[in-house]
Amino acid sequence: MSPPPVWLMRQAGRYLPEYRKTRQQAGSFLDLCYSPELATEVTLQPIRRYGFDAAILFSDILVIPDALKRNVRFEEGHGPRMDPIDVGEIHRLNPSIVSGHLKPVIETVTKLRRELPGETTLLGFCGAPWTVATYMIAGQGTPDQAPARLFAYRHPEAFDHLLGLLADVSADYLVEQIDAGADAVQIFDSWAGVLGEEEFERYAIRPVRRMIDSVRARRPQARIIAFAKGAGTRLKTYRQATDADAIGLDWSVPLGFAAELQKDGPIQGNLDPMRVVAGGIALDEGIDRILDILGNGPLIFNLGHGITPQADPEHVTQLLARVRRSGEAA
Ligand SMILES: Cc1c2[nH]c(c1CCC(=O)O)Cc1[nH]c(c(CCC(=O)O)c1C)Cc1[nH]c(c(CCC(=O)O)c1C)Cc1[nH]c(c(C)c1CCC(=O)O)C2
Repeated sequence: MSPPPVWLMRQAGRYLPEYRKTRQQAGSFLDLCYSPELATEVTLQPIRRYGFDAAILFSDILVIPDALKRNVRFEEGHGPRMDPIDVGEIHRLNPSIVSGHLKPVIETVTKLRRELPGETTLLGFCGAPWTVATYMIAGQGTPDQAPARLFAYRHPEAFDHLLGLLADVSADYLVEQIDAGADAVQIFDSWAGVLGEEEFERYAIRPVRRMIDSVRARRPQARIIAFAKGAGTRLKTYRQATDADAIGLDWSVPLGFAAELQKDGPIQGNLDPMRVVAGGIALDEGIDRILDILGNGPLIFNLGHGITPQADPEHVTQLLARVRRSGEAA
């Protein structure tokens, strides 16, 4: 058995001293996202340090609302902020300006493909319409996305219009990333788990399916990972309903159930990021359980969500050594 490919969500980020240094040079977080030189540099940092099997484009899911002129900013200690959108503004959004605004990000993808080792997979990404919309409605992160859930009940037509528009501009954006050299793309639906049964179908599945159909119609070779955080048992139908090639699993997904999902195709995940903060036995045991139960099927080893700023970079070294040793042990 050879070890599974491994990368970590948010592998370029504040837990790395070299990231913090570049981040300081950049000015604002969005300046970093829109600087092809610096965004390439921070994407490469974890590849140089650890030799992950995949590099993920350094950017953010909120560059789409930024391109739609929602005045996105990242305030120190507060997370993202933008102007909360209302019904009238939703109908006045202009999707035709998005692609031009995101040219620097596409340039980063082009640079990365040139600079990365040939054997390193380059991943592009974007947010899923539902997750991006939750920030656009609330104007900030919230614990359970109540503002967007409420808005969707009060203004279902405007909300469908918003999700459809986001699906279309995001699909175009993924096609551009693929054309610039991304080998695969991931769609992040970090807030899928807060949706009720009907809403999951309407707001998580339907727009992502629309995106995937649109990408595949133009780029049939596209490989697409869909990560619906918190979707739980609904992941069983999610892969089929969205037509994603691989599905990402958060750390709450039981491994027995993950093994079931793996019978239908590749899965990605799902170590609790807090095990990386803890290190030691907690880290080793978490890795071993995943590899024992899922290591013989199609698996992309990853965390169940992004690595956090308090993780010790040495613990990531430990993680990689352990995952890669799994090939020798069996
Ligand atoms: C919801 C979401 C966002 N961004 C993203 C999501 C979906 C995945 C998830 O749920 O984590 C996705 C994202 N954000 C970032 C990446 C880069 C690629 C990677 O390494 O995975 C990716 C794939 C960089 C980032 N995006 C952000 C940072 C930290 C900002 C900084 O360096 O100052 C990084 C490295 C900022 C960001 N961006 C966002 C939030 C809520 C925050 C603030 C929280 C935080 O500070 O961690 C929105």
